[in-house]
Amino acid sequence: MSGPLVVLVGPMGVGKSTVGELLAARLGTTYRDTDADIVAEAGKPIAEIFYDEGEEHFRALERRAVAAAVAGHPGVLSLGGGAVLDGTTRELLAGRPVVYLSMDVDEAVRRVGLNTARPLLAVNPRRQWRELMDARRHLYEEVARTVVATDEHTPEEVAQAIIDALELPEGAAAPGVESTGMTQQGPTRIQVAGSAGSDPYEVLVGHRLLGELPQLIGDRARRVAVLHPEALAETGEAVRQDLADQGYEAIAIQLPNAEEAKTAEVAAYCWKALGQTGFTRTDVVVGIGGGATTDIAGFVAATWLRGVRWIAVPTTVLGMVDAAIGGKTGINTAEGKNLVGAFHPPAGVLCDLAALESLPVHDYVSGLAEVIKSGFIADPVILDLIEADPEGARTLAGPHTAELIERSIRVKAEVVSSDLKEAGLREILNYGHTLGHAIEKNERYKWRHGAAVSIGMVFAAELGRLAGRLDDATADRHRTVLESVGLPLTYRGDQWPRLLENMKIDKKSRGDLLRFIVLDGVGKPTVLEGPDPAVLLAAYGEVSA
Ligand SMILES: NC(=O)c1ccc[n+]([C@@H]2O[C@H](COP(=O)([O-])OP(=O)(O)OC[C@H]3O[C@@H](n4cnc5c(N)ncnc54)[C@H](O)[C@@H]3O)[C@@H](O)[C@H]2O)c1
Ligand SMILES: O=C(O)C(=O)C[C@@H](O)[C@H](O)[C@H](O)COP(=O)(O)O
Repeated sequence: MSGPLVVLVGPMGVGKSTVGELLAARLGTTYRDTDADIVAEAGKPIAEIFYDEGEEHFRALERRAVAAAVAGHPGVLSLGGGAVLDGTTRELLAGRPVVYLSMDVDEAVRRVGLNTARPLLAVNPRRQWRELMDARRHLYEEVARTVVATDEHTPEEVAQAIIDALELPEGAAAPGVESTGMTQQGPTRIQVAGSAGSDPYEVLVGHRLLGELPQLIGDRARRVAVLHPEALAETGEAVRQDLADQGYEAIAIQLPNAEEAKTAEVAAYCWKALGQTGFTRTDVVVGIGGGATTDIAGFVAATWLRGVRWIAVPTTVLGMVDAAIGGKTGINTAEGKNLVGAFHPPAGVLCDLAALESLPVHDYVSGLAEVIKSGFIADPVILDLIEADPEGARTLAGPHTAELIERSIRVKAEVVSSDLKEAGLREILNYGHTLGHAIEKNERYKWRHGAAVSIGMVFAAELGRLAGRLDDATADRHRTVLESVGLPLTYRGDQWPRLLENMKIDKKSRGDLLRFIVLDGVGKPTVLEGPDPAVLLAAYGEVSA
């Protein structure tokens, strides 16, 4: 029977995609996820399909996606957590090499918790997990050829257990596919669903991805503007030349490094360059650089002719895991950070890991603040991986680098897929940013964003603790994990009045009400509104030097 080499089933959060991608790489084949197929077809995230059309409709879409994938996909396939509930779907799996990835309830609560981006676990996660597993365990076992427990095992160990259990030959081409004599390991593709009227797009993570640019730019564009910072002058020019060789009228616009690029003056300079090049609505902006560059590049694209397409090519850790995704574009003003901007998602994001080779360690580590943020708000495995090897986390050569970056991207992609315009859920991405942005303004935007956010997260943890929401161990864990990678934990004690003033203009504020993202536990972000000034001061006391 031709079809997938392996089909992974199991509950949400068990690690099907991480293990599936690893396994595909080990077997020299490709990975596919039916949830991603459904999101691509429906043009919206699964949570929205559940909400808008109900579970029955979702299961029908899922049946179709599973039928297509088991017939046509020769590599590693993973199915959504509830796929086995459907009798027809179970029949489609008969005789297939199905592996049930299991985990116990405590592990499930630890890994997934109260993640609001998951549609089925909105309240009382422990009880819901137990009920969910009681209803599904026998169905997973019914379809599975083998069960592999994931508790306390790394994704590498789980992948090895599957290879052993199914006696899979490593590097083998999948059955039913003609071997080309080459194994191809393509980039990881993470989908961001269209929301609030925007188009869906993909975040690609891998190597040598610049070759994807012309396809993303498309043939309707005649002109392309490549915006890059001074530090990447050579790269910017090389990309411009490459696009010119492909027939585009390509210009490079060099921007100042870092926050100096995020000003109205630099935006005006870019608008002038676009105007002088005759840039029309079908033309495309490419932003190559860190978060500061992609923020201004996206903003220029959002504002030129009221919006042209743009592509983000992030070259810093922070840009890859956060800034380039989700369409928040903007500039700073003297009054505050990112106060002028627009929601304008890119047409695609290319995260070429090789770009990180030239990134100074200081900037690399700054990006880890947003990685750690993703760990605290949604994916505790990120924290586990960093704690297991903090030195490794600080370098591109670290054993978990790609996984840390991909996991963080998935957190961001999942959140912005359901709430592009920050109507609610997206606010969780602002964890640590209320004080962080106030510090950046206080430092006249000379500090790296990640350093300020690091202190902001320690402050938010203290606020959570003092408000009686966060347990001591999790609050303390902020300090240990941030410090272990070299991020700062304290700021000048005498600056509180100025910081408090700066925080009032934060975008989460409503009227005179200050609002903060705090945690009820790892993976359980929530909003704290109008905390008592004495509590704020006391929390600041815990981070002041
Ligand atoms: N839009 C969003 O959703 C979002 C999310 C998070 C952060 N941000 C913004 O991102 C910015 C911070 O981004 P950042 O940390 O990437 O900093 P950055 O863009 O300022 O880059 C840091 C420095 O590294 C240089 N650089 C970039 N790539 C390089 C490379 N590969 N090799 C050598 N040097 C390189 C830059 O020129 C700059 O000097 C802030 O302005 C922050 O507000 C935006
Ligand atoms: O994408 C989001 O939403 C975020 O809040 C991500 C933050 O990490 C990022 O720094 C963002 O630029 C902050 O947005 P702002 O609306 O507070 O300016």
